[in-house]
Amino acid sequence: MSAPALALTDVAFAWPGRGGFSLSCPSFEMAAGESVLLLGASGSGKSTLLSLICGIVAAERGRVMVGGTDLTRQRAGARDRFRAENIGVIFQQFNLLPYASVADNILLPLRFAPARRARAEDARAEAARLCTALGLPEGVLGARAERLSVGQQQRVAVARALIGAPPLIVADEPTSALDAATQDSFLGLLFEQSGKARSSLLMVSHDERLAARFDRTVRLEEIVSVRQEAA
Ligand SMILES: Nc1ncnc2c1ncn2[C@@H]1O[C@H](COP(=O)(O)OP(=O)(O)OP(=O)(O)O)[C@@H](O)[C@H]1O
Repeated sequence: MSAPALALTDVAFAWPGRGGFSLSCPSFEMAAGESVLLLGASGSGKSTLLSLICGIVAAERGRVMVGGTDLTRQRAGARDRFRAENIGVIFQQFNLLPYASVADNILLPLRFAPARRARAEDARAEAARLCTALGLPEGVLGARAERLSVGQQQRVAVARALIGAPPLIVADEPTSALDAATQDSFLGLLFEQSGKARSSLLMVSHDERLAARFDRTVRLEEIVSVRQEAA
């Protein structure tokens, strides 16, 4: 049996500073290949939890296992390398490099991830395949990211997350700026491509209407307790 895609046990984290927000998560698990929608209101701690899962911040206690690896035992540099190899991240604001080409943006994670790069084989051809599959226009690879529409930039962010088939895709509200019809086609493409890569998919959102597409829906308050100190 393969290791769970993700397993959190007794995790605790607090943002530093007065008026800090803290969060604890006794247990949360995702099976390999599973798709999970994590629902929570604005400010409830969804992005904080994703930052812990991606190793962008470190838990103060507990275990964050991604595949068979415990991120809490690693220093920041090792967590960054692990993320580049194993997790495709779609950020709320896409985080594309505006002056870089679409190709450079998509290929960026492979620079720090030799195993993922090897999986992508001919990386530029794979980037082109993903762009076509995600409905981006021909020739888009050479365009500067800042020249694209918001919807196109979002698709580039998805291609960057999917390239080299990382075992886990994590998406932070990627559909919040889209109308219902565009949301639906975007999600269809994301599921099709992450399914092809056999990646597990964890998406956070405040939008319950997305639930039907996922294997499972979890409400943040079912798995996490939060505390916001008075400022
Ligand atoms: N870098 C940071 N430093 C200090 N506090 C932070 C930081 N990022 C988030 N927080 C605090 O953590 C709390 C939860 O924020 P978080 O972004 O995790 O919620 P969210 O559910 O993702 O919200 P949204 O849906 O609006 O993006 C907030 O009180 C926020 O101020």
